[in-house]
Amino acid sequence: MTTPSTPGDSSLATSVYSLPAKSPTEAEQYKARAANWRFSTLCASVDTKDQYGASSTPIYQTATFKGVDGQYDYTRSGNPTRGGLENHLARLYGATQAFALSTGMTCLDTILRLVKPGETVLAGDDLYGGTNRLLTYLGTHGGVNVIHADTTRIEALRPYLQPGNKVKMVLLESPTNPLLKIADLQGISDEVKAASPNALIVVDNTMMSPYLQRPLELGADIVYDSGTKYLSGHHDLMAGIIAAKRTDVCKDIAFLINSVGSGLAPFDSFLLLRGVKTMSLRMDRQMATAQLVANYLDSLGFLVHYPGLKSHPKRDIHWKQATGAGAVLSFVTGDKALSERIVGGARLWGISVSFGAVNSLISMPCLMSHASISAAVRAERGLPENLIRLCVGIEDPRDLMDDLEHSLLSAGAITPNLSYSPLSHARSAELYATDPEAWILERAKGFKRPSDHASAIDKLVTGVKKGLGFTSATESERKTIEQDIVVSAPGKVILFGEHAVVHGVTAVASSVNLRCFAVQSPRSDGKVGLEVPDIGVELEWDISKLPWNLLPVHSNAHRHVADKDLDPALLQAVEGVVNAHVEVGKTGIGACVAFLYLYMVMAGGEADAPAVTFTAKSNLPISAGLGSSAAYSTCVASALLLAHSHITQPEHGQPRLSESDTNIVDGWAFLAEKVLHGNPSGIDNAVSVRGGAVAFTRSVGGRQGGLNGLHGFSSIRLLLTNTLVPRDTKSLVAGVSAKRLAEPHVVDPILDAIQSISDEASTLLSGQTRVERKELVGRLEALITENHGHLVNLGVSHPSLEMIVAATAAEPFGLATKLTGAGGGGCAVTLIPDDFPQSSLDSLITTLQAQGFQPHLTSVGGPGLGIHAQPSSSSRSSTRAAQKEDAIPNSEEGEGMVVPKRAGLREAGTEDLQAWSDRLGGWVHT
Ligand SMILES: N[C@@H](CCSC[C@H](N)C(=O)O)C(=O)O
Repeated sequence: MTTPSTPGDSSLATSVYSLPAKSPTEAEQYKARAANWRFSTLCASVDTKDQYGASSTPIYQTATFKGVDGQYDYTRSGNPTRGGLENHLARLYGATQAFALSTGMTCLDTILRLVKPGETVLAGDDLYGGTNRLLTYLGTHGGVNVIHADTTRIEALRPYLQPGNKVKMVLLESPTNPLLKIADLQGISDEVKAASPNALIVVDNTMMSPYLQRPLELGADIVYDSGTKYLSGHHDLMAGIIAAKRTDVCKDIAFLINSVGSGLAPFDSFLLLRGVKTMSLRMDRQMATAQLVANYLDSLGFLVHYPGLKSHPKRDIHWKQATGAGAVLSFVTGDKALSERIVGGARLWGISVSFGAVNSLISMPCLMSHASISAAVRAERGLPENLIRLCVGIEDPRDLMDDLEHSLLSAGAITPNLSYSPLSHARSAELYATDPEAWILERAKGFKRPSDHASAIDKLVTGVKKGLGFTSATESERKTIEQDIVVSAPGKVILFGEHAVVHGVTAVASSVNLRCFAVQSPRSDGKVGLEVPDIGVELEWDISKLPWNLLPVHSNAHRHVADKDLDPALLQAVEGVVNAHVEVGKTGIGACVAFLYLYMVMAGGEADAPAVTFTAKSNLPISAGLGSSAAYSTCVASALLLAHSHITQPEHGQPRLSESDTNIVDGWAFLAEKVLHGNPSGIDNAVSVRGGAVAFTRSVGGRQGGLNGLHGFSSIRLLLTNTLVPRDTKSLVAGVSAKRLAEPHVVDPILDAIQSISDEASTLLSGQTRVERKELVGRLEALITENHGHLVNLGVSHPSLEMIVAATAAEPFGLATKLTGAGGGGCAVTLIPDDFPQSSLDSLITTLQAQGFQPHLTSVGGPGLGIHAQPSSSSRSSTRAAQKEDAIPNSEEGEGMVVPKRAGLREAGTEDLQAWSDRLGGWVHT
């Protein structure tokens, strides 16, 4: 058996495949020469010694070696090819000794064997999925205490460094995989060594490779790399490297590798040694392109994680300890389905795990490299499900950009910027040749994200900075509200123009007599609660634990006015908080995110956040196209605005809510709708807030939009029929956008035709014509039929909707029906003429019910947002102390002084909600 080589002399330690042995003086001479070489020279210059003078290291493809006194006896214990590789790597890592193993995970397994049961491993909370998996296994089966903490903040590690915690190992990644967060390697090493001198600092350096970062020079005891990545560079082998300085550690590692047999095979050692020679060359190219890609995505407003970006929150620390930003970056789109479309659309970028090879890769970590971390843990640690990771290779940057841009475009993540005049082909080629960074920024100008976000990362940095000076409100200072706030808002039916409205076409919509009702009640335990029992939401959160540090910065003077756009960083953080509740379904998650997002932004900071419970119930069918989410959004917006006194609490007898308050509520309800639907037109919230009927045109591409009330009609009856087929509004809307992008010649004429329909309907309903009522209804019927045909051509109908269209059109009914809302299921709307006999209506309802549908008779128009009037107009906010003084109990505690409106709402059945609201009385509407 070969004795492990002597640590401390790396050039001799394992490089003894030379037969016969050459003089140590020669090796020493090589070492002395190499001491002054730069990294790329070191990479390319392998200290090859061979009896025949082979200039590349031979493959010793043998299991055994003859004799008893030789350097080698058995390849598990040592092999000349592997030894040559290990020697070479020890120089590159600045290590006493380096070891080549079968994979990066084998390296971690070997290193973790240095930890004994009862000892602690302190690891990051953003880390490679495989690492998390092995640590979890060790924590569950190996008696090792595994703690995950935010390694980007030394102060987050301090509490664990007390001697009682027996920290044996601190395991770091920097940058982390996949969020590219930065840990201060030197700073952490110093603190850990001072507090727990026996603890080992271990760094997974795979994202950087020894070319860019050498943690052993920054206080680390052990560094390991997946050799599969940058070191080999071609994805044609699996390997892992461990490098260490301390001789006792090297000895233990060598012992374990020999005992277990995890050393790298000779052929793979040969391949890896060959790959390493070109590492710096490859990485220079990969990094240069990665920087261009990061700049491009950043200037389009995506939240991009890459330490090469000026806005990276820990850029200074990264550049103190590394000499490059690497070639892996990740970015957030805000929508998982959108990310899937982007990744699925890539052609040159391979959809694959791993990174560091010559070919560029694209992946979604949560579905791929990090899928072994449970969804709940991912959410808890703030790993966005929609995150896309890009691993840049050596291809021509222009081809990579063409492919990426095509994917983004066809997924609908960016749209052409029509006001941009592109550079000529020649000028673009010249710019690329002379100034690639300017070229990429110019290229980005040709596109924009559908919602024109400001640079998200800038806001993130500002938010984090703001958070640094933040002090939590204590329990006694926590604000709440004096008494219950009760609100209600209607759903809507789109009569004409759905889908087209997203593209700037006018839509005509009206409120319906189905509503969402909500009660917001005070609480005194420092929490905020949300109850939407219809969709299984019964949750509460500690106010102090919400991600306040990510709030976008607002001037306090304007906080009552809603932002135009969502803040991606805050949204992502709120999603992280909510996604931890895996028991809640998709609709419930959306309701929570919308509520918490508005709750946080409207408060503007923890100190102003009231402890309340918001309870909502609705008699609107969900996901049926009747604006249930807009009704909910309107209730959330108005209740929160009232809690902050951003709008005026109406008093009994007040005729209506003011126009300015109505507009403020509408702005916030629209923001909530953006959380729920990504890119809504705004018509649903406009109708829910204002009631009645409106013609609505969205501002698109610089064209001025607007909202006109339609007051020239009196009650036109409609039959709303719910197919009970649920559908996904977001993807239906995106589908039409994608169709328009792919086939503008087909879609644009349809949009023009729908515009004409809406124009005529608006005129009819505005009372600007002297058309007889019978003729008016007849013309509306014709428009309904025509509009439905266009929606069918846009591909948004559904067999269930066609059944309703057919049943209502059939004799003896002969009625006009169209789908309403997103289509794909949901509801159909049928116009019921004034003279349509009641017996026929009853018969139609029975027919539809027999087919499994749910018909509901309503009429066009009806009140919008309603706020339950209070007897006094005193301020709605008070501290908990003030609340006690006023002896106003929480209605939940049932102390008898406050009408238990929340309980009443919870107890009311869907059919009784309207009656419950009528009994309350005292409503003031918009
Ligand atoms: N199925 C594999 C996934 C490997 S991911 C490889 C790499 N470290 C990366 O980050 O892409 C597994 O479960 O380990």
